[in-house]
Amino acid sequence: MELLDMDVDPVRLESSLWVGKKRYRAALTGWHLNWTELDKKNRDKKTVSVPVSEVIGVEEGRVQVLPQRSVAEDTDREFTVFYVKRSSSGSPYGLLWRLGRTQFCCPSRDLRDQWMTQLRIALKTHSPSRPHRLLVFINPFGGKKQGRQIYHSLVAPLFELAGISSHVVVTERANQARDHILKKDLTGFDGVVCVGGDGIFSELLHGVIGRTQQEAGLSAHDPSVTLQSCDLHIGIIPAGSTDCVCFATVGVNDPVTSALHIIIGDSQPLDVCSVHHRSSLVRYSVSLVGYGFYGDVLAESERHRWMGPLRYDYSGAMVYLSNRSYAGVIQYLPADSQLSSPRDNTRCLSGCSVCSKGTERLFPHSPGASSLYSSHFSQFSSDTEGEWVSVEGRFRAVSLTCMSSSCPRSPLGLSPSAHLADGTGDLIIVRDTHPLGFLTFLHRHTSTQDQFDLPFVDVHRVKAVRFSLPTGEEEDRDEERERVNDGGMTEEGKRPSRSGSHKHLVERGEERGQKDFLCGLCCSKAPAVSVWNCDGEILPHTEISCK
Ligand SMILES: Nc1ncnc2c1ncn2[C@@H]1O[C@H](COP(=O)(O)OP(=O)(O)OP(=O)(O)O)[C@@H](O)[C@H]1O
Ligand SMILES: CCCCCCCCCCCCC/C=C/[C@@H](O)[C@H](CO)NC(C)=O
Ligand SMILES: [Ca+2]
Repeated sequence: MELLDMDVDPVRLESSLWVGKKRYRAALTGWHLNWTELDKKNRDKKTVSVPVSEVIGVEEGRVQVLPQRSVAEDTDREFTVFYVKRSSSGSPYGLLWRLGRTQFCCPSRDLRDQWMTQLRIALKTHSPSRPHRLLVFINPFGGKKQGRQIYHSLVAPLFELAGISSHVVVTERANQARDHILKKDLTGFDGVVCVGGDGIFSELLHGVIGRTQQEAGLSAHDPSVTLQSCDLHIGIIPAGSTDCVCFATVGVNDPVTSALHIIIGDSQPLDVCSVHHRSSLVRYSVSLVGYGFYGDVLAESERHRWMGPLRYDYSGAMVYLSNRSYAGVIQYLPADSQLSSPRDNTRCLSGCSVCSKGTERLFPHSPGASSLYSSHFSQFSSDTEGEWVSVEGRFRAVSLTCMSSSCPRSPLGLSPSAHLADGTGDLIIVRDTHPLGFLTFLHRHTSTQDQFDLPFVDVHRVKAVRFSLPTGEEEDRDEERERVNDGGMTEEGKRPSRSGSHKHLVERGEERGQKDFLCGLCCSKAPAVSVWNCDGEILPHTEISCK
């Protein structure tokens, strides 16, 4: 076998190699590993080119990692390169990623060692943002209860191959992951990862934001304070019921795809919306803050958790049949309509120019965008100028979404043109309408038809939203105090709202003379208030302000 060319430059090597029975000319330049098949007359054929930034690992011998690790007899002259391979399937907004693998055979052991060394040096040099140590939280009860299995069979082998060491915590209670991040020493970790759905992601989000503000000595309860951006990255391995945050950022909800994104250090900044009640912080949201239909579906679905992900479809149908609308006053602060609009038919993807401009506008002194799934904050105090608009009436649904909120149930999402990191959210107001009209609206979530092209639907790109009950029907302060104690964010070890608030829903319904608040089908009188669904958690308040 002839040696074509060799160079001692630390990130450059070229030689002839064999893959199976075919001879290739392989070259490692600074940024790419290429190999081109040679025919007998040394004419080049098709070239395979892998960016070094997408190489996952290099191993001696003929190695396989998934579905199980195996090493064929090492001939001293072989090595295997693993890299990101884009599959042809996925969604229009994100392809599935798979682990590509090519086994090379060198003419000598010496050359094999040189390839191994140079590839590893190139990886270190050209992938500075890769994580080395991760703290992983697995929710064993999320989605179809497959979290542990998904992590150990699909993700851990990839992390190991990439040289990432991980400390794994399988949660034993709700809010354990949040509390761990808030209280434990995280020195040495480059990021935190959740294996589960939007609920466990939200725990990590609250932990990371809370810890950052604690360290900066800031009170997150003060709505006018400019919060500190977070440096710790959050990765998501989808294993939940909706997996909306994963789907809307990556384009698919696939554990292997997400693991590969995490390994190569991909990052996507996200808008985070804070939800306050009077002068206390209630929660943060990255996807949906929804009242009416989405609040009722969540409350109803909590009673049917045993159904797994199907609980949302069942509850959706039940709530639809109960045909409810709610009175309220919505106030919103419009965003600059010159920059973007929820009906401009654009789609926000990684590297989106609207988000880059938004980041520059909101963080004029920052060197670049924030981090992987990390929270970053709009400097709201300097960005609140503008006229508040007020809408009073009866609504089927009031939804504020900071991102498209696409998920497998709604591949385009609640607001298909919303941006991931522009510092705005889309407010979707569905006024009361006849049941068939509302069904048309719901059906459009699942199709490509314009969801907003209906006479009873309005959509606005906004910087802030306030919701209150009509005059004379305001929330009772004593009742709220009780509800916060039972379901609020601060109490140790309790699920903040999913289970806690349901009790109150029932109580509130009973106060209004009903046996069961959620039994809209059999009760003569529908409840006067709904609940807020905040990224899949029920909020303990009706009157809220979001920014
Ligand atoms: N060990 C645990 N026991 C009980 N609840 C837990 C535990 N660990 C986490 N949780 C809580 O479980 C809730 C649901 O988790 P998760 O989001 O992972 O799954 P899901 O609800 O099925 O998915 P999705 O949120 O995507 O619909 C979250 O509110 C989380 O705080
Ligand atoms: C009559 C049938 C009704 C079908 C309704 C179909 C519409 C589905 C659209 C789902 C969009 C969900 C937006 C995401 C919200 C998440 O934050 C949250 C937490 O996972 N999920 C839910 C379901 O509240
Ligand atoms: Ca946004």
